[in-house]
Amino acid sequence: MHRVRPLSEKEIKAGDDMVVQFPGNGQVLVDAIPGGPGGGQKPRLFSYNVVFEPAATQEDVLQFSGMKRLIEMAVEGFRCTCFCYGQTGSGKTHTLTGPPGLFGIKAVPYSDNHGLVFRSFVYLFQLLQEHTSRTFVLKASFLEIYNEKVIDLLNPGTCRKPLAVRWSKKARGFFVENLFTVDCEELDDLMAVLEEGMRNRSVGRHNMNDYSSRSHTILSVHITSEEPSENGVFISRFGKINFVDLAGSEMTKKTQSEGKTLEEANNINKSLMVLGYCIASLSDPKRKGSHIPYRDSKLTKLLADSLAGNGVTLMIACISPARSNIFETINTLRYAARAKKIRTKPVVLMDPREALIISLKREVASLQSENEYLRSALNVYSSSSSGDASERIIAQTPPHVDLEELAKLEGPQLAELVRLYMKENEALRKDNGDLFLSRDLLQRDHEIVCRENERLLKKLEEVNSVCCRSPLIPARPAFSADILSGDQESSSTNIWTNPIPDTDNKTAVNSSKQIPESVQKELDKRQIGARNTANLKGIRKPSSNDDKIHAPKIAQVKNTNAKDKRSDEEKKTVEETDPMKRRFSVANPLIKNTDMFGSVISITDDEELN
Ligand SMILES: Nc1ncnc2c1ncn2[C@@H]1O[C@H](COP(=O)(O)OP(=O)(O)OP(=O)(O)O)[C@@H](O)[C@H]1O
Repeated sequence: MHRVRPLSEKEIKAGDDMVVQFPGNGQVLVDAIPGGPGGGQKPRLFSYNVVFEPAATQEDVLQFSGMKRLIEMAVEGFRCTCFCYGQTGSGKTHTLTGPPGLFGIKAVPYSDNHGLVFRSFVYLFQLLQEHTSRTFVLKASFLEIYNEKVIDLLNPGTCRKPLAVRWSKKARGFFVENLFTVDCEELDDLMAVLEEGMRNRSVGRHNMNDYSSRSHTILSVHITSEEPSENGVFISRFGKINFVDLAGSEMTKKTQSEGKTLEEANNINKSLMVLGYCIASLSDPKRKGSHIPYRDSKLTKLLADSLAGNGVTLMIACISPARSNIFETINTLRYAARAKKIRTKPVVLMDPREALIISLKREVASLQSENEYLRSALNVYSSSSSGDASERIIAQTPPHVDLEELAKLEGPQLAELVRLYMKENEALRKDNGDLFLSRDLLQRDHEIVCRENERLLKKLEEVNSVCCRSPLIPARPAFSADILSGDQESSSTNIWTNPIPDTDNKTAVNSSKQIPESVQKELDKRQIGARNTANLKGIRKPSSNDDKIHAPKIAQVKNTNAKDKRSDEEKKTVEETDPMKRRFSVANPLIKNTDMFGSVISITDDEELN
C-alpha cells in the first residue's frame, strides 16, 4: 500500500512540482524523466492494493489500509506487522505516529493528527470490549535500532546500554534479551508506552527533515487471550502486533549529513540495503529455498519472522510527490512491488497446555466409550454366553423320559441315561465356572477403566483450574474512556476490562498462581512447561520473542472478498470524480484477486507505458 504526502512548504517555495499522478484503481503514475542523448525514462505506472493520495486523512489510512483486519487477526492469535518504508522525509513517522510535537513533554490526548498506532490502539480496545467471553492480557515493548545497537525505549537508562539480540533455539527466532515488557491493562497504558518510546527515540535534523528519525523503531503489543470452550477447557491464543517505523533511506549528498548524522545515515542505509536483499530473495520464486541474509543486520534479524515466517505483514510505502525526489520515489515503488510478492504462511499461536488438554479430553472420551463398550459387552456376553451354554446343554441333554416310562426301562438303558445326565451335569458345572471367571475379569476391567476415568477427569479439572486467570484490575477513568465510548464529552468510564470471576472460587484464583505437581509432571513428561511455569508464576521473561512456540497449525487465513469488506464510505470516496478532492484509490476489485485484508492483490509488477 502507498501513501503520498503533500508537497512540503519548502518544496513549494523551491518551485518543486508534483511528479506523481493517480489514475485510480490503486495505480500511481510517475512522470517521465527527461534525460541526455540516450533518453531518460518513460512514464512508469505502478499498481498496488491501495494508494492514499495527498488529501488522505490519518483516519482514512486506518479505515482503508487493511490495518483493522490486521488488528483483528492479532486478537485471533496471529503475529502481525505493519511497517512503513520510504526515503527520508516521505511521511513514515507521520503515518505511524503523527507529526512532530504530538509526544512532547505534555502529550496531546486526542488529535486528528494522531497516526495509525494511536488509532489502532483505540480500535484494539474496542475489539476487546466486544469479546466478552474472553480474558485478555496485553503486554507492550518498544525498542529502537540505532547505529546497529538495540536500545530499550521504555528503559533506556542513562547510558543507553545496548541490548543483545539472540537466537532462541526453542522458538526458532531472534529475540532481544532483557527487553522491558510492560503490562497494559488499559488503553491509557498503551498510550503511555507510545508516548514514552516517542520521547526517548533518536531524532536528528538534516537538510531534508527537521525531525528525522535516526533509528528504526519496533513497538510490539503481545495479545494473550483465553476463552472457555466446551467442558470448561480454556483455549489460549498468543497474538502479536508490531509497528515498525523504519528510518528513511537518504542520499547523504542531498541531506548534507556530516559527523554524527553521517554515521547514522550510513548505518541506516546499510541496514535498509540488507532489508532490500532479504525482500528481493524472498520475492524471487527462482531463489526459493536459497539463503536469506537475515543475520546481516539487527533489523532483518528482528523482522525475519514478519517477512517470511508465520505472520501477516502490511507494508506502507511512503513517497514524496516532489520532482526533486523522483529517483527515490521510483526506488521506493519498486521496493514495494517486490515486497508485495512475498507470501507468508500465517498460523495461530496457541498454548501447548492446550495440546495436553485436548489430548486428555480425547483420552477421557475414548475411555468413556471403552467403558460403555465393556458395560454392554458384560451384559451381552452373559446373555449370549448363557444362550450358547443352553444350546450346548440342549445338545447334551439326555432325552426326556416320563417317570412312568422310566420304570419300564432296562438296566443298560438306565445306565446310559445316568451317564448322559452326569455328562450334562459336568458340562454345566464347567460352563458355570467359565462364566464366573469371565464375569470376574470383566468386572476387574470395568473397575480399572472407572479408576482411570476418575483419575483423568481429576487431572482435567486440575488443568482447567490452572488455566483460569486472575482478574485484571478494573479500569480507572481516563481520557481513553471517552475515545472508546465514542463520546468525547462523556466522562463515564466505558473501558474494556476482563470479566471478574466468582471471588468465592478460591481454588481457581489460587491455582492460577501455581501448577499442581501432578499436572507439572504431565507437562514435563510431554516436554511442555518451563515457559508456562515462569509465565504463571509472574516471572518476567527476558524477552517477548523467547516464548514463541511453534504450535500446531490450526487455521489458515482465508481470503475475503474486497467487495464484501469495503464500506459504503470507501465506495463513495473511490467514486468521487474530482481528483483534487479524492483521498485514495484502490485497485479494481472486479478484475483482480483480493488478499486477506480485503484489499486487492495486483499481479502486475510495474508496467511501462509505451
Ligand atoms: N500525509 C502528510 N500530510 C501532512 N504532512 C505530512 C504528511 N506526511 C508527512 N508530512 C510532514 O512531512 C514531514 C516529514 O515527515 P516524517 O518525519 O514523517 O518523514 P519520515 O519519512 O519519517 O522521515 P525520516 O525517515 O527522516 O524520519 C513532517 O513534518 C510531517 O508532518
